Amino acid sequence: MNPTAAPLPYLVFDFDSTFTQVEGLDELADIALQGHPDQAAVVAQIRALTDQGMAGEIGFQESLAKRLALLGATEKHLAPLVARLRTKVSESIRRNGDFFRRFADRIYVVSSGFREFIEPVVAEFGITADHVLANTFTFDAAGRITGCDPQNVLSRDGGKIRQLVLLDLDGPVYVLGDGYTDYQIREAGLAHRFYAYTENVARPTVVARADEVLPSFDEFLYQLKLPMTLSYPKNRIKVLLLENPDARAQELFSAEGYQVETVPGGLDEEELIQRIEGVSILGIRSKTQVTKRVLDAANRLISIGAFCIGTNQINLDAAMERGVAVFNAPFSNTRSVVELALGEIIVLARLIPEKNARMHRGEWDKSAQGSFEIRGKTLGIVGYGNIGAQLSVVAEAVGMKVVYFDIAEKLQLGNAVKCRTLEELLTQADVVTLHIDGRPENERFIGEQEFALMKPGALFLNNARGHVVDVPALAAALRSGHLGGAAVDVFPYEPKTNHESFENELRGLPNVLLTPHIGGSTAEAQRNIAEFVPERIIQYVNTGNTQQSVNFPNIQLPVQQAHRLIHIHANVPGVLARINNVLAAHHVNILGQYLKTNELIGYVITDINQEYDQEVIQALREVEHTIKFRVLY
Ligand SMILES: NC(=O)C1=CN([C@@H]2O[C@H](COP(=O)(O)OP(=O)(O)OC[C@H]3O[C@@H](n4cnc5c(N)ncnc54)[C@H](O)[C@@H]3O)[C@@H](O)[C@H]2O)C=CC1
Ligand SMILES: O=C(O)CCC(=O)C(=O)O
Repeated sequence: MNPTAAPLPYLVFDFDSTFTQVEGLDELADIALQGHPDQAAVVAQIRALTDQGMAGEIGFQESLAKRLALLGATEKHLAPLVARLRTKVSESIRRNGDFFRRFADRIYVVSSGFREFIEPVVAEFGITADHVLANTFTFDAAGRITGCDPQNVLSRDGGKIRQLVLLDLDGPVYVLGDGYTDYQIREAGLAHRFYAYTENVARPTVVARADEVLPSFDEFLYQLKLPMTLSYPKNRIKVLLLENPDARAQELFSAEGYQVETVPGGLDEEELIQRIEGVSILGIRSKTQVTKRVLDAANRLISIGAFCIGTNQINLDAAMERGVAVFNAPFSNTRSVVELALGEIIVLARLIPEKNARMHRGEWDKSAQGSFEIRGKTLGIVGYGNIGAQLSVVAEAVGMKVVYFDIAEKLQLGNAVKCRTLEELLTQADVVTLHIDGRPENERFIGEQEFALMKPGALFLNNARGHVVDVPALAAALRSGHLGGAAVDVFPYEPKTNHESFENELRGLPNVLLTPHIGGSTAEAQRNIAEFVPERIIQYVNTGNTQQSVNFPNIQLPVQQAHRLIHIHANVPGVLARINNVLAAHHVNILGQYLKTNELIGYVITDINQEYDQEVIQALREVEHTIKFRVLY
């Protein structure tokens, strides 16, 4: 803060569930009642009383007296309690510890909790005993906690109000707390603003009365333009998750402090355009199309997570040109697709789709006609990438011969034999399975001609992408009996939600196994994806690391005790020089600099070791060809 500016208002902090994530008395009960047969029940009773008191449902004094009676704590429980509370300081307060130490003379902790545990915890933040106003315990001769000092104004109803009157602070007072009694200070006219502090608990009755709601202390510092550790409060980062990724994704983003909104199904272009404004991170699966128009409407987007392998649904170049880094999960569901494909081959070879349907209609048809073992048969894998190659190994393990075709040179696994042309593969395989990616050039990659080349009675699988197959041609090849069966998991058009019906000409055809794009839909795969993608994105947001981004130059950055400036620009000559000229003109010393480019963009990370002022930041934003610029810390 500028020393000549007006002094900081007095900040009055609550302690329990504000300064720390927990309630001190609840924790004390947990410690004191360890080994007690009714520990869980008594702790639950104490927590319920705390909540009732905090929400203003029962008087504070009543709540306190009842809790102390249940507690059974002694003096010796206080040291472990302090040790525990030191580990439970609210994340954003811990993060901004320097702020507290710097402005300790303007900060008071006013709490209905107890000095015995508050004082040592806040002392680490530079807050001295005379700025802690709290209750004190009373003890009996054996050291048992018997109650609290009745002379202390904070032990009574309306105690915080009386305490503020006694404090008689000269200047504006801002109160930050999670409880009703904190709000009452403002109601009584003893504070100019009340901030409901919701980082740990949000009480509707308190939030409803607040001047502002603070999901973190960063938000308070940001609003008041005070010095802060982060450049931007994490609670302002909005995440929009579509298409039901595993709940773990939401959990990880929320734990990081982001605001997360979920939409169960996919959204079409118009709907997404309506929703994308203000969103910093978009999470999708295979259905949602992220087009240029969507990206144009995305005024705050910094990253897209594809909670799947395929990224053909995202206009990757348009995202790159707008400085939006895209991440996917390239291996998390590979095995699930492989297992499905193997199962499908066996199921089709035994005519199970038909036999199963007939059994459900009450028809018993025990016959070996048209059924065969897969052992010794030739599997033709088109697209020998991660899935194709793994399927190759598994198929050989069950006795199949494997041939494959890929446009790229690939490591041949096991005894698999490479085909020089697609034709070579199609004419010799008993089963053809597609594992190519969904790039636009692969549109209708397999059609009438390719089906005609396949052996009579051959089986066909598509677990890759719907648009790579000419579906009417596939239906015709099945109807004519040229193909013996097909398993299809992906379709050119797929319903947006589970409430939309599935329309496709493959419906009702014999020996055709249709699945609703569930190749990667296993508990294991979804959980892996829901960890992999958020981890990449969070790392990108926090450090600028772009490793494994599918559209950004990949840079793995060293951990550096520095301020980090992240600059994304169009890849034209001279931008790096301009950035460095700005830094030199402002006498900013560079600790480290990392640059990587691709055909469209340049990505420069500059670590500097000193406080920067807003002029430098503005000048860097104005460097010609800048796409996005952000400061990390
Ligand atoms: N059904 C489902 O739920 C799932 C579907 N997928 C789809 O499977 C595809 C394959 O996944 P991965 O093996 O992980 O991808 P990958 O990128 O590792 O492999 C794709 C391979 O196909 C090759 N390829 C591309 N076009 C080709 C062409 N025209 N002819 C021959 N080879 C061609 C590439 O060179 C590459 O080796 C994904 O792109 C995705 O679309 C992936 C996971 C789940
Ligand atoms: O599970 C999904 O939504 C999509 C799976 C898929 O097709 C992929 O991973 O590419």
